[in-house]
Amino acid sequence: MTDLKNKAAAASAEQADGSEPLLKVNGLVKHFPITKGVLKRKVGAVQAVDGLSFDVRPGETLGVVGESGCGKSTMGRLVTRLLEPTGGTIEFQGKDITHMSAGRLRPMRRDIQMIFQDPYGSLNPRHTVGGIVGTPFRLQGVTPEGGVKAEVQRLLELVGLNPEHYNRYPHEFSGGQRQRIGIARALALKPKLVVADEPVSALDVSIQAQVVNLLDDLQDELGLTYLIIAHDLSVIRHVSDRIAVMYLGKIVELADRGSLYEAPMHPYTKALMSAVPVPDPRRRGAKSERILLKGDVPSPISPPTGCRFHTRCWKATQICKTTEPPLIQLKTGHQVACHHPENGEDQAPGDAPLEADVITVAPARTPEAAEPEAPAVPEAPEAPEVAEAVEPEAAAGKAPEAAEAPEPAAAEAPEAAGAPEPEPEESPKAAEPVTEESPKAAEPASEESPKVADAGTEESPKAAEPATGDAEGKAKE
Ligand SMILES: Nc1ncnc2c1ncn2[C@@H]1O[C@H](COP(=O)(O)OP(=O)(O)OP(=O)(O)O)[C@@H](O)[C@H]1O
Repeated sequence: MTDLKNKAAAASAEQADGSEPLLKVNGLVKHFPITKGVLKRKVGAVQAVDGLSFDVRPGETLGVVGESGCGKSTMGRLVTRLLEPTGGTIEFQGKDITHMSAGRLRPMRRDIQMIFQDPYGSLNPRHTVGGIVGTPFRLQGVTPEGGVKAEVQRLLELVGLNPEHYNRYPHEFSGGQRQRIGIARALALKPKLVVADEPVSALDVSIQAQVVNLLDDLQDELGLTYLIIAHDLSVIRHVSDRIAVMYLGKIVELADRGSLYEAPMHPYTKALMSAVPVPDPRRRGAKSERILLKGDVPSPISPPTGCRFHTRCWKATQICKTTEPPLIQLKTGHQVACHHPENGEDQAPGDAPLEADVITVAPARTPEAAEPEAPAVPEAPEAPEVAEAVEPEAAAGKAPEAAEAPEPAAAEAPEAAGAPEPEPEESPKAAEPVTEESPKAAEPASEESPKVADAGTEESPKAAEPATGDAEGKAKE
């Protein structure tokens, strides 16, 4: 174990490539308390995020991928300080912002902006586009050169919207156009870091490609740094320079895009990737095997001991049950938290295997069988049995701890307005298990042509978040 810790220290020293990270997260923790009774006695906690450490370097895109409920959104809200961390530190441009007060955070809000998943709910329906995109200027007391109106129109043009539509309302736009409005608003104050939480998953596939390409272009043009959260490996692959894979509140693998896709080291990443549908029918036969993990994602209220993935891992041995593997660098630019990594040196050779019946590895299926049934990428491992896994509905199964329970609408309001405040208190949404699946997001009519080949390979829109437009309005009232 000491040996592993030394390796971890060496890895982080090695990673110092000279450039100061824009964002530095160390041991970040967020536990949502579960309370009971009128006295709100604490009876447990949802360990949504449990010890994340990563850097985001200037100008890069760090993609964060993982299945529903693994803590991606919570992580995004923590780094933008919409949520108060339970532990760990967040540094932005070398400044510790972990517990900074709202007043001191205000100037920093200009530099860190967020784009939300739901282009319907994140815009106030009672405000015109001009009012929405111009809000950050008013909140920060900034008057751009040439005035707010001219700047808003320039921003609308920048994101590919007609500046003449300044006085229109959100309902007059399609889903893709609304997401562009959200992007224009996020860019208004020329932020340094943009955190995009599932920026395209509520959109029609062809429009996903357009928005992804827009984000790409804006990054080149404005030198932005992105932290992009998504559950779709195809989208993540297209946009990211480096990728962090999350499982049950932890990063299990963090690597350069090429390294991760060519030789994934964590068994969980391997399983996720094996479920990516292959778009080219001629290449489908080459796919060697599809790994279907048995069982559901365990509850973040009482996660498994040791490696959190051991209950579903086909390589698990005794040490996996007792000892948590640290995230260490096993290859250049490739960190993994696993005792028995794929494509790398075994960290605990000779350890006795676990007897549990934990995994089904399905042999390669015929292209005909695989094609129509390929589920949305990260959900595939949740499929409990082989037979069920081929049903898209089964693939969309959620963790029992209410991962889909709606978040408090107010959570969206502050940053929609450009100057978010941390959430005062979180309601324990995971206390009640939810058994039924949430409805899929409505898909807007597609009017744009795709540019991203990969992004169009599967469609996995998530349930739309609760409408926040009202909340935004209320917050302002
Ligand atoms: N305000 C809250 N109160 C209690 N539990 C919460 C709260 N917000 C999130 N959780 C729980 O924390 C866990 C992680 O949720 P989070 O939304 O971060 O996951 P995610 O990976 O972003 O999932 P999704 O892609 O479905 O949004 C889930 O179990 C969720 O139920």
